[in-house]
Amino acid sequence: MPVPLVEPVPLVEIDGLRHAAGGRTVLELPRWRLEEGRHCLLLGPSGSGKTTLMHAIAGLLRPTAGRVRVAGQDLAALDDAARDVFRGRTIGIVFQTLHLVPALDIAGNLRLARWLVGLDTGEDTVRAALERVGLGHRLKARPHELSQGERQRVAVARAVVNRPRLILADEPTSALDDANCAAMTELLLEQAAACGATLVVATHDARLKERIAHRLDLSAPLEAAA
Ligand SMILES: Nc1ncnc2c1ncn2[C@@H]1O[C@H](COP(=O)(O)OP(=O)(O)OP(=O)(O)O)[C@@H](O)[C@H]1O
Repeated sequence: MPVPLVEPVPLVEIDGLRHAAGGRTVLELPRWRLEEGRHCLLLGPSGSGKTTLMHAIAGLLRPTAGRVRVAGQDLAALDDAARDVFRGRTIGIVFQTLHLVPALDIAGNLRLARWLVGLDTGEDTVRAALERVGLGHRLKARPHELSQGERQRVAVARAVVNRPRLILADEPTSALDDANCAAMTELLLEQAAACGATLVVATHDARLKERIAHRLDLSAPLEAAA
């Protein structure tokens, strides 16, 4: 008997997305699908809506219209608390401004990310995540005691410590020189591979195009979404 072909559910599904702010439309994306495992660059000039789209995918922003589904879950169907837990378990975020908690050491920053969504906060998981980004020897350091590059690595470790299916990184390399840009890109790809996550990187940094081929260009959303 033939086995029925079941289409896998895309990791991200967007339909009829529109967001207005300050009295005008700042993002419009009629349809977009991202398959699991297909790392993607989110391209477009400054102000084209990359951060807005990342926030909509993360459920940090409720779009004016349209539907966003991540791993089959319609984000609008969740209340705020459930959406926070869903995000914390499914999506790892590396923000443009890293948002590390200054009062906590870096191990504490990672433990907090796990505690917030009810995962165990044992030393082993946190230590392993920091070891994978080369910071296993700095567990007790506070963010301000680290270099900017080290803080970025902590932010990447925190984004993956809950083993998300999706990693969103907002302009992770734009302030970096070529060597550090290459190192950061490799780190994101390595960490995504280590937890089996799909990576979406918002950037106008052309250097990333060498490493991540698939792209959504918000300066031409209709073509990209076709
Ligand atoms: N709360 C808001 N009120 C008014 N306008 C907003 C608001 N949030 C975003 N915008 C506008 O929406 C547009 C898209 O912003 P967004 O930050 O998503 O762009 P971006 O592509 O990420 O830009 P950049 O590459 O400079 O970070 C911009 O023109 C911005 O000014």
